[in-house]
Amino acid sequence: MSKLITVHYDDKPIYNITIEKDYSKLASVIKEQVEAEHKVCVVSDSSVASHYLDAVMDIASECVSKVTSFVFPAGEASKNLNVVEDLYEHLIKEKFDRKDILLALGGGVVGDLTGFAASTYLRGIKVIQLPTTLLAMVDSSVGGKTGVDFRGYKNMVGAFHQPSAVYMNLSTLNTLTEKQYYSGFGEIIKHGLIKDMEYYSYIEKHLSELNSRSLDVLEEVVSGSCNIKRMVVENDPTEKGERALLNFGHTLGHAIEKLMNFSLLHGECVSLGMVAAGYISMKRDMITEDEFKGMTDMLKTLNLPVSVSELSVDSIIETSKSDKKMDAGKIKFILLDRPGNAVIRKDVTDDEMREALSVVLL
Ligand SMILES: NC(=O)c1ccc[n+]([C@@H]2O[C@H](COP(=O)([O-])OP(=O)(O)OC[C@H]3O[C@@H](n4cnc5c(N)ncnc54)[C@H](O)[C@@H]3O)[C@@H](O)[C@H]2O)c1
Ligand SMILES: O=C(O)C(=O)C[C@@H](O)[C@H](O)[C@H](O)COP(=O)(O)O
Ligand SMILES: [Zn+2]
Repeated sequence: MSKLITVHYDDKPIYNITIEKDYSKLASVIKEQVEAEHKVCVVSDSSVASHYLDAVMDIASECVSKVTSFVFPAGEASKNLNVVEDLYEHLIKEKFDRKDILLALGGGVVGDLTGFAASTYLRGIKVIQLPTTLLAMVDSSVGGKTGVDFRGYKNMVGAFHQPSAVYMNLSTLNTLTEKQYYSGFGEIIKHGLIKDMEYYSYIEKHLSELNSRSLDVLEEVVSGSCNIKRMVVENDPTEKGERALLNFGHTLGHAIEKLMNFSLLHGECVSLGMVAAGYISMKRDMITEDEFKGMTDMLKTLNLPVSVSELSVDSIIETSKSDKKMDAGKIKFILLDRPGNAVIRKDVTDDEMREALSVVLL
């Protein structure tokens, strides 16, 4: 069994998300996007390439005249303009033109960086996202936010550039480490808390299958998250309003990610940021103490951190003010006005952040 989700903008279908348990339909997805006389560059990182690059290059070779690859060192430290420049150089040397296409094979780092390169190379070429982490399947491969970090500042340079297609092979999740796998649940729990408690309950009821990485249950979870994200980005593709709700947990989470020099994974930092934002929501009587405890317990059950040492409250607050979530000098915060519904608030004070962070910092 497989699933197909179509993302629309202005009621027009823009791209399909194909969820499969292997790469058997990948060739037909590639052929829909590129003509046989054109070229494909598979962009990947060193870890993902060791598992899946050969298979994907073989499939791409069935579709087009020439397939090249560009592989960079795995990890968030590579998500920067230097690596993008190296990729441009590769594409120029290989004479990539506007009708040639990039395949982003990897997690969110590969997806964000390749998407950004695709949005700028020759003023824009096509990219197909082939996410291989749970986090990338449920979140980063969908919605067209692309970009890189700049001098340590998260996602500071980027563009909205929609993928031409997204293809997920769920079996690739089997080679993730435990830490990488559970990091994806940071974004999954976020989707439930901001939009859909039925989805959240489904996760709660299927914990044992999720711990054993049942592909049938993962198919439900991945398609559930993709549908939640699809609805949000269809309403607000370029984050003029509602899309900011997807930033629940990210206001302080991104600051923690930067201050920890990316030693914590993105989903882990989102978990910490959600605890802080949940705490502020509870203190404002928007959610109850039990609801706050329930969400914190759920994050712990999914092996996500709910506290962190080594950081100071002041540095996190200061860093979060140099992030992109500022609006005319006011920090944009996402709170819960009940589990399953999030709201944007610009009146969260430093004292509220301070108190919330004292719960998160050891
Ligand atoms: N664009 C968006 O909407 C969006 C949404 C969420 C997160 N993000 C970004 O995504 C990034 C985080 O993504 P991530 O968690 O996927 O990190 P990642 O891309 O760094 O992948 C995590 C690690 O897993 C390895 N890996 C990936 N797939 C594997 C597989 N199948 N088997 C074995 N190892 C594998 C990678 O090599 C890497 O070491 C952050 O930069 C974050 O800012 C973007
Ligand atoms: O797609 C979105 O919109 C999101 O905010 C999804 C987030 O999970 C993701 O981490 C995103 O990259 C954050 O974007 P940013 O603009 O806050 O850096
Ligand atoms: Zn995120």
